[in-house]
Amino acid sequence: MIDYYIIIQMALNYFSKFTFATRTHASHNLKRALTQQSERRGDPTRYSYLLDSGRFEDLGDRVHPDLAKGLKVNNYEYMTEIQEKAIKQGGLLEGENLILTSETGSGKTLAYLLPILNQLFHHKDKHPTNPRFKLTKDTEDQMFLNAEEIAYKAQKEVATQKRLSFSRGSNGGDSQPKGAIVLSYSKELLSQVYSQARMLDLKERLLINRATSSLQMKTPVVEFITPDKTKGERELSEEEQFEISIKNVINNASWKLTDMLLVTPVVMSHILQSKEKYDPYDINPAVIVVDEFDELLQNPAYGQHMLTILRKFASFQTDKGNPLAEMNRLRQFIFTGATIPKTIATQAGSDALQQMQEWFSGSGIRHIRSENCHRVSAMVEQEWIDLDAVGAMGKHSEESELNLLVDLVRRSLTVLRHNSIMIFADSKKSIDKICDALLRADIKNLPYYQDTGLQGRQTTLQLFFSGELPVMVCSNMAARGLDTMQVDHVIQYEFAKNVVDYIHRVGRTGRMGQRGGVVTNMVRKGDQELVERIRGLIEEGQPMDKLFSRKRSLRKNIKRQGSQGEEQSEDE
Ligand SMILES: Nc1ncnc2c1ncn2[C@@H]1O[C@H](COP(=O)(O)OP(=O)(O)OP(=O)(O)O)[C@@H](O)[C@H]1O
Repeated sequence: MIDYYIIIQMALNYFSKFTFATRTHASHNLKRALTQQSERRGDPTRYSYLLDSGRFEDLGDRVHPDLAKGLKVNNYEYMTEIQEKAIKQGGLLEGENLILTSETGSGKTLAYLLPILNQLFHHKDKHPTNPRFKLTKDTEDQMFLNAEEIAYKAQKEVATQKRLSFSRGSNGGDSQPKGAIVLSYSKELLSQVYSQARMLDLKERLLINRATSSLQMKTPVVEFITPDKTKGERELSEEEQFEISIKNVINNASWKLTDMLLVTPVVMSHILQSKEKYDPYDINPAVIVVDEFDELLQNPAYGQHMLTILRKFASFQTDKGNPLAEMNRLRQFIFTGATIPKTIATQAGSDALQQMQEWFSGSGIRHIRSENCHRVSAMVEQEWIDLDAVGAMGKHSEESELNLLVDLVRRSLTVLRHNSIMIFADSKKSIDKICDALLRADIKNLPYYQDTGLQGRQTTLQLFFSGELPVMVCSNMAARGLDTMQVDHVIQYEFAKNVVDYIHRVGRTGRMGQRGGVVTNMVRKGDQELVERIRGLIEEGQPMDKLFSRKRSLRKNIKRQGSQGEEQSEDE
């Protein structure tokens, strides 16, 4: 007779293969946790994605010396496959437009940071940042979005006090594009990009702004550094400081003081719309990255905003009266993702995608993909628990499922390497129930979902990354992009609704091809069809994109395929 203990025994058989290691308590600090990751990077055998690949140092002077040093200091020695292909075949460092598709945890972030930092370091050699200006922590985070509001206030103040005259609209015109905009959909993901860029910018020469929320700014836009008297710089009067500060704001100092803008599509389109009344050249990036590109272009929540952005920066048609058309040709566009429908180059599925293909058909965009793209890592062990097999014996209930989960987690915490577990469920209700059940069993955990708010999610992440928090119970919000290098066990308490979510969830463990990751899939009746398809493809070693669906409703897709008697790709 099948009962829970047999299932747990099955799980234990898996787990017993893994070596027991002492739990490492890292620091509370996210930056330190990231630094530790970078220290471990030194050993390429740890990361199977680095085997047989070329070295960054062999790229010679194609990489700016400061970037080469940053890579070395952070132990980025070998390139991953997607990095190497993008550089050697795709012209990544020569400004080519690229779509980069590769499996989760394969270094797409570093791939797009390379041309950005390369370009910026060269630019800084010629145009060093004015040392008078230093961004404060607060302004680094929020300056961009609030610049409009501050400019408005400043204008009013100036108008009443008549302290200085100014002309609105001209920023002095940087005629050549410079700097970069990186678009991604959450502050957490943009913060990761920020940390990685900061770690590579050893001399701290870059001004990196994150514009993701409409929080009020608490500190001045520009902080004045005490003048260097040895260089003959004199102290500025308060009046002069005020004047320069306001001029900077009004003359779009926000972009002038930005080398890299990390921004969500919603905020970016807001910035563009509010800046329409200004000089169109005021935001003029040389590189534009669209991270998690399939999600940003297909999800209706972002699609319209992406259209606004693409219309401005990616339209090459002068006949439509676009003053930026010529300039747009000079920009480099990089679209990245782990799950990009394979027919993307030929069929458009959303307005934003369609528009993008139309524009790029003239200027050209290359699609570079890795061999294992759209597959889950072969280094990750997967187990499948059929809950209905248990249900058939009359013991299937929510309580018993939660008990099973708690037993799995308890066992996992005693045998796995880092004691770091992500549990996925679909609804807030399920997540709350899981958290309670784990707490009753004295297992420390926190939820990660919309309702905890940004602050709550960031605290949870920090504790989780540092090793303080062994279990994070997550919605799909945590499925994409989070660089959870330390996670050794992913449990799908509720199975993914489609193959795209499945790939991203599984990709939170075994990143960079690390060995020792485990995924436990708890499967209910309604999941069986999808699970069978996925398992079939894994066994055959096939990529999973044939199961991608535009609406992401795989079950419908399978039904349709069944009725047509053959497999068909439904992707865009
Ligand atoms: N060449 C490299 N050598 C060593 N480590 C690397 C290299 N490139 C990237 N990494 C590290 O690998 C990890 C995963 O990279 P990243 O988060 O960019 O993956 P990704 O491909 O964007 O994954 P996802 O699709 O899940 O977002 C990061 O911790 C990153 O610092």
